[in-house]
Amino acid sequence: MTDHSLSRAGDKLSFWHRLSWRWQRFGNTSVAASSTHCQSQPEAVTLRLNCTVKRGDFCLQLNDTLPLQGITALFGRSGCGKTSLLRAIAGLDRHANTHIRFGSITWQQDRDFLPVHQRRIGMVFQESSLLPHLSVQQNLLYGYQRLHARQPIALKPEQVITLLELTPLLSQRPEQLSGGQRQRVALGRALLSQPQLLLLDEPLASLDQQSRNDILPFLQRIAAKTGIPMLLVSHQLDDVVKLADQLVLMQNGRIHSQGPLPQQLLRPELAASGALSLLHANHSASQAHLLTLSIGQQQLQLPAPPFSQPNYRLRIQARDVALSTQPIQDSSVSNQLKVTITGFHPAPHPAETLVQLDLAGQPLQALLTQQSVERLGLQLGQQVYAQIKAVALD
Ligand SMILES: Nc1ncnc2c1ncn2[C@@H]1O[C@H](COP(=O)(O)OP(=O)(O)OP(=O)(O)O)[C@@H](O)[C@H]1O
Repeated sequence: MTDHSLSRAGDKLSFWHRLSWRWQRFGNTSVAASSTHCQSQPEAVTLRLNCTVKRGDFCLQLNDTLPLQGITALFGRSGCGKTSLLRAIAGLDRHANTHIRFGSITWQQDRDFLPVHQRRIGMVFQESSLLPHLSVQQNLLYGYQRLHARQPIALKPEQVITLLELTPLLSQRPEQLSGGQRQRVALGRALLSQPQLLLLDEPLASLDQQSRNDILPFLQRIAAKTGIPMLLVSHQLDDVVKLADQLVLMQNGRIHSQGPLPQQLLRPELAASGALSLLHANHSASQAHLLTLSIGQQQLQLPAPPFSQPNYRLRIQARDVALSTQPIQDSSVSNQLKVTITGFHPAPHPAETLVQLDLAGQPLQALLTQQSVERLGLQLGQQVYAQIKAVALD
């Protein structure tokens, strides 16, 4: 065995060791509510991309390193190159001048090209490509039974079927399933290929809102229970905010910026999609149908959801945040938190301003009219009170 193949083998073994450990730790039971953050995320796997890909007038030009951990959303305008990037990563298209490395494994170095079936990638696309003449069970097992005998198996069929709640569907054929059910089976089939990376190209795009909402928790479960990093292309900022840990923003064939989702949401380029913030809060108490959450030393109260969980993601539209220089006593808005102004940015409408705030180390933004900013005399570094009118809980 060469040094190179030894390092590949070592890399694979450590990956599967981590994955098996997660299964032992979480057990084989179904997760009821989505506690959206893993208590202990495995280390990020580094995806190194260096390529120049021309497609007609379009050019995908990358010289970037993506640390993949949990769910990484790839977001950008139509035609900016998201699918081209996923195809290059997967090895579906073969281009010269391309260098792609996943962890310590080189997938492509110019002409040295590891084909798609050897990259240990699971893929799910907008339209599930289930085999129509096979049952759900046969579809799930199709690739699994063809796995190489020496390939380590971390995800067994019964675990995947439990995780994705596929038992009632096993004997059905794809045409008997709803769009959301088909995508769940496609996810199951992708997981059973024992991937080290999941590439999801708009897997929710063909679904209606209800089906989208039904499938989101399954994506969260996959991230929480398997630890397999996911690269998810989505057009819907709302879906991204519900799911992702990291956000990669693409523009004109390049990676414009990347980083943790809460910080990326402050990017002015995203304001046109509806400025919003993501806060992480911990469960503090539940009483009289009210849930009390803590963010740092401060608390906020919300109508209690059916299931409580240790931590929550809160989605807050910037236009649902008002600011005052003094605490307001007589108001129906009960959630009033002390924040510090960290920035002012132009909003899509010229009469409005996005005010960026720090709330116990987490970013929050408020959309105010420029007139209100001037009337209140708001300044950088000033401590003010944020009245939060509406919160969506995940
Ligand atoms: N086979 C092809 N031949 C020539 N040009 C192509 C080909 N495929 C894609 N393109 C062009 O490459 C550019 C990027 O396409 P790509 O599908 O990667 O973008 P995208 O960001 O995924 O778009 P969308 O969000 O609409 O799916 C587009 O301008 C597209 O017209």
